[in-house]
Parts: sequence; C-alpha cells; structure tokens
Amino acid sequence: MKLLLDIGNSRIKWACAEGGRLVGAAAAAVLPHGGAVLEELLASWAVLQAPSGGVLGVSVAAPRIAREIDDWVERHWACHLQWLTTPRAGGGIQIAYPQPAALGADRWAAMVAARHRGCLPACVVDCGTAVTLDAVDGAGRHLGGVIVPGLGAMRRSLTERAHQLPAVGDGCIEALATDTPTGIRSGTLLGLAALIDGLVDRLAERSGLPLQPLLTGGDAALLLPWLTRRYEHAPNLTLEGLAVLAEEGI
Ligand SMILES: Nc1ncnc2c1ncn2[C@@H]1O[C@H](COP(=O)(O)OP(=O)(O)OP(=O)(O)O)[C@@H](O)[C@H]1O
Ligand SMILES: CC(C)(CO)[C@@H](O)C(=O)NCCC(=O)O
Ligand SMILES: [K+]
Repeated sequence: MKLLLDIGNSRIKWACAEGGRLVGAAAAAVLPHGGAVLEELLASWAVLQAPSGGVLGVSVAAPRIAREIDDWVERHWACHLQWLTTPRAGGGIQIAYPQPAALGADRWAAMVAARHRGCLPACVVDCGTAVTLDAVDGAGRHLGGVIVPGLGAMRRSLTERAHQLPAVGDGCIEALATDTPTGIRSGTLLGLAALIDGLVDRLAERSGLPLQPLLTGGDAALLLPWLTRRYEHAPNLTLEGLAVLAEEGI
C-alpha cells in the first residue's frame, strides 16, 4: 500500500494505491489549504497504518506545505517519501518543455494516466486553480500546452478589481442574466467552458491530431454540462497517474 499525494494551490488530494490502482470508493479526500486544515489532514492520517510502500507525491503549491508533510511523515511513519519533479521522459510520456522540470509534475502525472487509460492521442484538461491543457500524441510525446486562470481565480479577480462586483457562490446559470451575481456566475462558467472547447480545437488543429479530450480537476464536474465536445471525465487523473508511476516505476 502506497499513499499518493497531489498538492495543488487550492486543495490537497490523497488516495491509497495498490497494484497500480486507487483503492477505496472515496479515492480522493479533498481539503482546502491553511495551517489548521493541514493539521486536520495530518490528524486524519494518524489513524492510518504507515503505508508499507511509502508516500509518493507531487506538489505545485508553496514549498512549506510539502515540508510540513515531510516532517509529519518522518515523525509518525518513518517510511520513504518521494516528491516527483517532471523528468524529460517517464511513465511513457516524453516532455516537450526544453526544461522538463519546469512543467508542473501534476500535469505530467495526468498525462501518464491518460496514456495508461489508452486515450492517446489526447488533450488533457485539468480544471483547478489554473486550467491547463496538454496535447499528447499517440506515441506518448507531449507536444505542449497552455495555462489559463481557473474558475475561482477568474471570479476572485473580478471581485478584487471591481468595486461593485460581489463574490458569487453556487446558483443558477443563465446567459441572459438579469442580476449581477447570476451574470458573473454564468459569464465565468459559460465563458470558461467556451474557452476550453475552443482551446481543445486549437490544440487539435495545431497538432494535426484527433485529440481525445479528458477532463479532470476540482471544477470538471461543474464545467462538463456546458462543454460541447465529448469529454472523458476522469475526476482524479493526477492521482491515477501517480498510482501508475508507483506501480510501473518512474
Ligand atoms: N470542496 C472543495 N473545496 C475547494 N474547492 C473546491 C471544492 N470542490 C470543488 N472545488 C473547486 O475546485 C477548484 C480547485 O480544483 P483542484 O483541486 O483541481 O485545484 P488544485 O489542484 O488545487 O489547483 P492547481 O493544481 O491548479 O494549483 C477550486 O477552484 C474550486 O472551484
Ligand atoms: C499550472 C499549475 C498551477 C497547475 O496545477 C501547475 O502545474 C504549475 O505550477 N506548473 C508550473 C508551470 C508549468 O507547468 O508550466
Ligand atoms: K492540479
């Protein structure tokens, strides 16, 4: 049993893995960041047995979070803990960046999972704090990709910059909105969906490949009904990729 960690800028996702697969129905527990919450996460691990196969993780958040986890694991489990950085080639994926380590390891792991699912050539769309799109050809060559603000970042930037625009929560989506919160909620969600559809087309056109779009990340389920292309929804693609890397070797 291995413990897998996917630490993003908004949430920490974790799962156990055995034989290359995520174990348990609640494969990914999610927690917003913050000192108290990290403490809560670590307290919830205290009831787990030390993972015999150690801990394997990716983190794209502030280094202090990984450091706190390092300390906790060392104090409680004394097991092997490894944070992955993106290699030039690994998990059946060859990275397009001239400096591969500059590509978020969460993006690499998600591409590994797309390959393992037999979805190549693919466009991996991760809808988190940032939305990333990565094109991978049929042989596992990463061709490149793009980064745009995620739904929360879009909404917050409006609220922070425009005096009369409120923060918005969940609610109805209506393109012909007749109040401000509905206008912001709908404009950002429908706009992000159109942006994702448009970028998937653009990456497919640019690569000259019929890319299969895969959708993952915290906002994937919210966006899915508004997307027009046929997406494969894979809620925990980065954790899935980590499970594959843990099994196949890195
Ligand atoms: N329970 C939740 N807590 C916080 N955010 C949630 C929750 N459920 C869905 N979300 C949405 O998920 C988004 C974060 O998605 P995700 O966890 O995939 O991002 P992340 O991996 O932390 O970010 P990144 O990797 O881009 O830094 C938030 O912006 C929010 O809109
Ligand atoms: C883009 C995010 C924030 C998505 O989680 C992460 O993968 C990251 O910080 N990447 C580093 C920059 C890059 O991938 O080009
Ligand atoms: K992520």
